[in-house]
Amino acid sequence: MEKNHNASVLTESASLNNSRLGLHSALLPYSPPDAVFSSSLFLTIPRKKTGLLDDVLSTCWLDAMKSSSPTHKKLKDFSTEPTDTEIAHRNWMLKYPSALASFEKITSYAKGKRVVLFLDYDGTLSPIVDNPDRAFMSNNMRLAVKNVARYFPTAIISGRSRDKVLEFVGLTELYYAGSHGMDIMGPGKEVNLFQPASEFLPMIDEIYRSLVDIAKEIEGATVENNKFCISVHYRNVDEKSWTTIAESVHDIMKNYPRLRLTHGRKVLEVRPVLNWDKGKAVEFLLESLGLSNSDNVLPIYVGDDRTDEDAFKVLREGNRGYGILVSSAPKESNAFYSLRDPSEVLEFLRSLVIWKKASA
Ligand SMILES: O=P(O)(O)OC[C@H]1O[C@H](O[C@H]2O[C@H](CO)[C@@H](O)[C@H](O)[C@H]2O)[C@H](O)[C@@H](O)[C@@H]1O
Repeated sequence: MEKNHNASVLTESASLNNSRLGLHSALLPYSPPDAVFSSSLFLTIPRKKTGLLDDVLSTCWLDAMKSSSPTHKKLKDFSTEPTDTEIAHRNWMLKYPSALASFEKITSYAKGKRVVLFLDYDGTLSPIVDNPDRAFMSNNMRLAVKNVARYFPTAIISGRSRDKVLEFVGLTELYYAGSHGMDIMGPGKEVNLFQPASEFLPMIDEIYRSLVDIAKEIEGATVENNKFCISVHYRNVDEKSWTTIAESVHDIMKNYPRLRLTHGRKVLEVRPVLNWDKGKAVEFLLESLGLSNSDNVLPIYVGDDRTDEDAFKVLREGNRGYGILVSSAPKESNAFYSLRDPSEVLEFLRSLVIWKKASA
């Protein structure tokens, strides 16, 4: 891996924007080229791909597409003997206990601490639906998020574009980190707080057009422009055509060694090769809020997707807070707790508010 020292990758107006948001520059961990604070943890661009592994990669992609889109079989309820699936699920729940069942444990640890909430959007605040443009959150969920934000600093961290997720959530009092954390904005201000991938915009726009062209040829495939990353959706594509999608995307990606692919829920996500992800966004926001390196802070991150694992990992490895995985199916995670679905997320958020009011 080579370090990229090309400072133009940094947003040109980061320090101006930060000061507009009322954040003292000393609180910011990442710097524009002429700033005084360290940029050593910043961007890393790996060596150009050689192409030798391309065939292997293409097959791996298809495997990853299948494994990231499991079919969830219903549990049998007519047998007294637990099935293997049921046993596996119980064992999984022992490893990742319900955050609702463990609520007292969580809040007794949170007592006297400043809780900071990080919430993923799709699959966490809104249910997964076939049409990404219709992934609305319920009014009850919006109210719950509004209420938690009255008591705890709250950020939405999404793979969506920041504008899109703000449009869905509609609450200006939150922090928003769109494009998997590559587009961060503070509450109530129409300025960008931080955009570490701004130099990639022309490249992203270019590949977006190519991906739209290939999607036209595959029934059900759609492409979503998330500003600093692109989503290629295959939820509505016949499984027989998944190979075609994987190969076509792979062929295009060969021309863009500075872009990489990650896998979400029936979606391929094209993004810059940057050492930046949802975990880095969490660290950045905590630092910006002046809430880093304090024993009196308890960050809680709730998310359902592979990309949320980067944030779970940051919290687990730093022994800093709790990741809560939203899933009803067993899967390995860096989270500490689990919630089955957005309806349990709603209950958890409401419980936090009740607890906070009662302990005030
Ligand atoms: O980080 P997130 O907020 O979870 O965003 C990840 C992706 O979410 C969206 O796609 C997912 O939800 C869609 C609506 O329910 C669903 O149709 C799709 O299959 C899921 O992958 C969003 O559309 C993507 O752009 C995000 O990357």
